[in-house]
Amino acid sequence: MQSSHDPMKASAAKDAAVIEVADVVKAFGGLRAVDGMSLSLRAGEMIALIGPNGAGKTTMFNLIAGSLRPDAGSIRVGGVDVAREGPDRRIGRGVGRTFQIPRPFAEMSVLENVLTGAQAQAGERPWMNFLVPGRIAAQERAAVDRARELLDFVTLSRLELEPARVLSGGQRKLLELARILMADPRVILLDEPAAGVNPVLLELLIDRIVSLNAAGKTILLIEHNMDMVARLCGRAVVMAAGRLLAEGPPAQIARDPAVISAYLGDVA
Ligand SMILES: Nc1ncnc2c1ncn2[C@@H]1O[C@H](COP(=O)(O)OP(=O)(O)OP(=O)(O)O)[C@@H](O)[C@H]1O
Repeated sequence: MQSSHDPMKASAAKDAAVIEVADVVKAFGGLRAVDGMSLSLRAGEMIALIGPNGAGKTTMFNLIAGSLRPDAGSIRVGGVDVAREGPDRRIGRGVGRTFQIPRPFAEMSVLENVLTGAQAQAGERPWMNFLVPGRIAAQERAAVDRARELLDFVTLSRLELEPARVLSGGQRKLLELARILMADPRVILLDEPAAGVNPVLLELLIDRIVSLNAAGKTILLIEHNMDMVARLCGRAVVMAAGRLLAEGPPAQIARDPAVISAYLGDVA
């Protein structure tokens, strides 16, 4: 990024655990989608959460991002137990997440979609607008400047006034990345970033993910594409049937007989 104001500034110290999930359980009726799972993410790490279909990966994301509450276990962000807090509080604590299938506001412009990622500001409180309109105008200008910077980062600047419905699947993933960066998260959860993205945009997306990580963002990604996992991540955590099955460098994980048989079970 060329700008002097770097929107991906690093904040956390290396080696401190930013996310610590311990013995978490989440059941849907009789099904334990997550069944005593633990996961720890150190500041600046980029790791993959992998496993066969139905292993519980997305449920883990929903638990870490706050859209689901665990039935048991703890979820710590920066050392604070946040298990009872909802998604808005989680964003405030620096956790941003993308979805497997991004759903931008189709009729809003690309720029407006990015602006929806800004944390609640004074302008959303009408009485503040009445008392300090000058300050709000300045905040809004700063937010638009930042949204434009982020659109530049994801190479969507030329489309900023277009409605989001014109974007391809890959461009929607880039837009979503820009939107979550508006809240300056220190941890980014990426749900299948490669899925449905054409090869050219995929290289761009990978490049942006690498540069976010190099700038200090801690990244956890769910990904079925093992080449991408091997390229991006030093460590992969494998889930099967709601539990931790294995963990280690991707190349080692790919040879692990227990992992292979979990995936074969998925295919059978
Ligand atoms: N809201 C829900 N209500 C009922 N069952 C659910 C719900 N969400 C997930 N499940 C079930 O929980 C299990 C784990 O689902 P989850 O989506 O977390 O797996 P996953 O590892 O992300 O799978 P995939 O790779 O296919 O996305 C599955 O059996 C799924 O059907």
